Amino acid sequence: MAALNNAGLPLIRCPSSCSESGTLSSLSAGKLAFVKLLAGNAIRLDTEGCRSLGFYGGVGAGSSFSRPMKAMGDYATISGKDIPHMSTIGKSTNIMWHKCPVGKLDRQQLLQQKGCVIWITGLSGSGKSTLACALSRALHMRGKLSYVLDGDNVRHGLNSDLSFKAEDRVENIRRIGEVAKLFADAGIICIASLISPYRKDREACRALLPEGDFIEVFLDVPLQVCESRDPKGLYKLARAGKIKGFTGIDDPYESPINCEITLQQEGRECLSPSEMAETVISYLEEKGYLSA
Ligand SMILES: Nc1ncnc2c1ncn2[C@@H]1O[C@H](COP(=O)(O)OS(=O)(=O)O)[C@@H](OP(=O)(O)O)[C@H]1O
Ligand SMILES: Nc1ncnc2c1ncn2[C@@H]1O[C@H](COP(=O)(O)OP(=O)(O)O)[C@@H](O)[C@H]1O
Repeated sequence: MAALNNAGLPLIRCPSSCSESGTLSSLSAGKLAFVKLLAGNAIRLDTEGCRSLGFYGGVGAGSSFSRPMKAMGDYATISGKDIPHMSTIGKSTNIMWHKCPVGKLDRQQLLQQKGCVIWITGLSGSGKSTLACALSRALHMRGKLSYVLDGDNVRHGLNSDLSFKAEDRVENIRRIGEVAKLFADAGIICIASLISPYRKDREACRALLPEGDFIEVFLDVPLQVCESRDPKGLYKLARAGKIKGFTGIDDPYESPINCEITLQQEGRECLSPSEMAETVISYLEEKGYLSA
């Protein structure tokens, strides 16, 4: 069961059959087990093969009631002691991930749902905020916890330092993507509703989440319909040259190519916000996000 890893430390490996046999596999889903590991030296847990047991490698994904989990990285030896390596992420030097003993799976069990991100993208006036609210309400009625991150709203606080020039939009989307990831990790159905005009940035947010947990919803409403709605009068100002770099007028919007859900404006007909919300809820139900 134990081998040496490349740092010369004993590596505890789950047997490939661990999800099928042994005492741990007899636990039913959602139950917790405490594992006592006896080792003279520091150990490194290689839990990749044991996901069905609730052991997850990487950042905060599953239940982690095995204490040494925060030491997932390689080790350095200083003064004869093995200590976990510090990381450098961007400009943050000497940082180390601290893992909490209550994990995503535990929270999902509590909430009876799966955390995910529903990313609503589209032009200003396409109905993003309306759909986000309708969806949040419909989920709430079903006893499911969601939280809306609306671009406009987040710009009132966290992102109030950002303008609408291209690099600031990139940063706006990146931050909302990171916050949405935290909400999903909390087990919450996070509804992010922002123009997010650039495909590359949406894809970067998708890449932050496990496969399937980023659900992109495209409100495919033609510019002329959005412009005719113009609830805030912004298109009028943009056409008059009083707002520069307005999406769809003199700043680009890149439509998704392979998104999970497209909600189209067909001719003059448009689904009502609650019908749109039901379409998204059907998707969530089908993919198992509305149960733990
Ligand atoms: N130049 C420009 N272009 C587009 N939109 C503008 C602009 N200036 C202000 N607004 C208002 O800001 C809202 C969009 O904010 P977002 O954070 O969603 O935009 S982005 O994702 O960073 O592109 C957007 O809200 P919605 O209409 O709800 O989309 C506008 O009301
Ligand atoms: N499904 C819909 N059908 C008809 N009108 C809609 C629909 N969704 C939103 N609207 C209207 O369109 C306008 C813009 O909606 P909003 O949600 O503010 O869009 P966005 O957040 O994309 O800017 C509002 O006046 C809203 O009432």
